[in-house]
Amino acid sequence: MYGQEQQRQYYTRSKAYLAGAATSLPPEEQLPELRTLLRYHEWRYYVQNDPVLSDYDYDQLYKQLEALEATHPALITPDSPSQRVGSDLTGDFESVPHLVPMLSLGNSYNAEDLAEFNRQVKRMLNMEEDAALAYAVEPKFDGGSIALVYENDQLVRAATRGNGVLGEEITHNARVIRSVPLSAAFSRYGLHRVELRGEVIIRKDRFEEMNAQRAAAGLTLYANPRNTATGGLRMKSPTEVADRNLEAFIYSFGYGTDAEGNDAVQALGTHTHALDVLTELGFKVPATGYERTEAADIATAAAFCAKWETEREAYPYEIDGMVVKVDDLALQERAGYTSHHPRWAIAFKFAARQATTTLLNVEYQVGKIGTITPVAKTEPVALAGVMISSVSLHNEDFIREKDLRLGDKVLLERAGDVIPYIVKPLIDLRDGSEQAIVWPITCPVNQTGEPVPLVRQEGEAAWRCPVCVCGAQNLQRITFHVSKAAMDIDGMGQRYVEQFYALGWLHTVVDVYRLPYDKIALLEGFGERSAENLRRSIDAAKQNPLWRLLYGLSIHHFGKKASQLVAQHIGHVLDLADWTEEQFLNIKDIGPTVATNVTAYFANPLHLDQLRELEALGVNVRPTDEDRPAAEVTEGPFVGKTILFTGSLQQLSRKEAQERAKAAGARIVSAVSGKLDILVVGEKPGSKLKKATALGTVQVLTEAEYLALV
Ligand SMILES: NC(=O)c1ccc[n+]([C@@H]2O[C@H](COP(=O)([O-])OP(=O)(O)OC[C@H]3O[C@@H](n4cnc5c(N)ncnc54)[C@H](O)[C@@H]3O)[C@@H](O)[C@H]2O)c1
Ligand SMILES: [Zn+2]
Repeated sequence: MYGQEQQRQYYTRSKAYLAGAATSLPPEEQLPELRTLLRYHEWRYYVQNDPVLSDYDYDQLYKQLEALEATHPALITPDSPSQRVGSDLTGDFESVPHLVPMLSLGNSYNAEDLAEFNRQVKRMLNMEEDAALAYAVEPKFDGGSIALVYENDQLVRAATRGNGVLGEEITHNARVIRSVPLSAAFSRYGLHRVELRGEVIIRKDRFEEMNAQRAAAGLTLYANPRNTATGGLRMKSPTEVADRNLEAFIYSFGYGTDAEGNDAVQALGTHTHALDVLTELGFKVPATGYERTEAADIATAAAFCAKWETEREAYPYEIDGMVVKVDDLALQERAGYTSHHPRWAIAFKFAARQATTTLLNVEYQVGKIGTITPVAKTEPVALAGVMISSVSLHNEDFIREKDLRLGDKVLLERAGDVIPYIVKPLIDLRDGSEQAIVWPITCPVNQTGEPVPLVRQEGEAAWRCPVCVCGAQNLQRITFHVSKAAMDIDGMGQRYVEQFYALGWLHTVVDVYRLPYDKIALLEGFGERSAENLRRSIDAAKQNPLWRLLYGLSIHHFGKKASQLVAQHIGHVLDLADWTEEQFLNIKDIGPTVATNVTAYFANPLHLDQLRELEALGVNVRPTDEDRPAAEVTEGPFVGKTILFTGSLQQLSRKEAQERAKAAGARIVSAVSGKLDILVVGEKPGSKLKKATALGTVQVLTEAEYLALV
């Protein structure tokens, strides 16, 4: 019905009107355009069930039309959206005339709007401004409207709202909705023929269950409860309708006559009483004292609306507002109707939870542990009471699954306390100028030094920057600092670091050495014993060789090898504060990147303070024996020989054995090859022994023979 280019144009023009950018046009031009736009949005909403504007935006556009028509009544046309209700006729069902037209509702958004409505109603009824006027207030159910006709106590017909005058006949489908009684004792109240108005909806939890089942069965998911209900009413077969667990809330009589054809509804007195009667007759009606109330005045009605706005999320059904109705049926009749809505009722709309806007750009943030989070920058838009221009996109998969592109028109949602998120791109509004979002392969934040490739662990959704030196990287740094590779603090893994960090005990690496062990002992899963063990591990780490501390500072590109080399050349870690890049470069195997990064690190007074604190806490800041290069051994049994250990040694640890071999002049190698001179074999030697024997050039020693030699 509408082409893609046209849809995009209508969307753009609608946003222009909403931004007030079209008001300079003469009314003769604005009016037809506004009508065209509103009709397009009604089609998206009622027929496609996939609106491209939020309800709030649609209502604002509608109000512009109304206001313009009010000042230029001569320009009103009978087919204007202000003169009739939006049509959801699809042509799939036979259409039938309603006994009384089914209309829309006027809108209000706050107590002030309601007060204005109250004044208007009283003016219309020729009442004093301070005269008493009671209202009935009930939820505005967000589903599909239905009209049920009963004759002689039997359900004879059900229809959708259609275009308000004609509805679609869906009796078979309505009959399988359990809360629609097939018969009801209207005759007890002198009612011979009635038309009831209601809303067909689906419980939110049932909706979630159905979608969970569909997901498990590999079926496409239903978009939302409203569409599931309206679509459910229009199924071809009643058994499919039954599967959807639909319910019908009845909210009023539309019509009711006695056997002679005289009105028999007015006699019920008030709307409240009419609903009590319907409850009595077995209909599902908003419960008095819970979902509905009688309000003595408009302020009380407004307070009830406000209360429900805060309780909306917890309510089992989707409601998009409340409806405030003059309670007295005779006064309703006197107030009457426009061609679009009753004058005696108004919808109090809750803040819209959805909005549409344009996705302009994607920026990337680095989180606490180096996690890269893509953030959509959008054209600013009001959503649930706040202006939104940034929306988290969570991770790469989210972008891929939704097929989001730069320049897309997107649907945003913000429900309850949930942070705003992008529901989907509006694909029908694309014009081909949209650009793919290119996921970064290197750290997008850290722009100093060489690009850092991002990493993604198996089973994880997030990409991380492993060595990011920018932003809030402390947690990631601390984790690395305590890791086996750096300070090697036994028993203190990432989990504890994250836990202590969350508790506020860790801010920088310095805090690792002043943890509150008394409090740790009280943590769940700890106890005195493990707290004490942790303290011991940390105390032991204080004696580490200097290279581990240097490496544990997470200086970009300053790796293990370079840390070891630098540690050999200083007497105290703070000596480096005076080092020039040139001095670093004088060390063989240290390159310019490391020279630049380490100099920059030590030029930062904050870092120097941290190192002083570490020293004060007892962390070793001077080179140890392990840091010093082993003086070249020129004497000993193994001078000039290479050696390798295999199997488990009984008398010595592997490390000790290696130390002794070095002291005896040997060089340790890691594999059996033609270059290997000696293989020392412990218990259960594996393939290395076989390989060495096969080579025939390797001298094989038992542990005892080896010990005898050294
Ligand atoms: N987003 C869009 O592009 C777009 C387009 C068209 C319409 N809309 C939305 O639809 C509204 C107009 O639709 P509408 O004509 O259906 O009007 P409406 O939804 O504002 O109000 C009328 C309807 O409310 C329902 N309702 C639920 N509970 C009720 C109760 N307790 N008492 C009385 N009625 C109750 C009835 O089905 C009735 O038909 C707009 O204000 C807008 O929110 C949005
Ligand atoms: Zn980075």
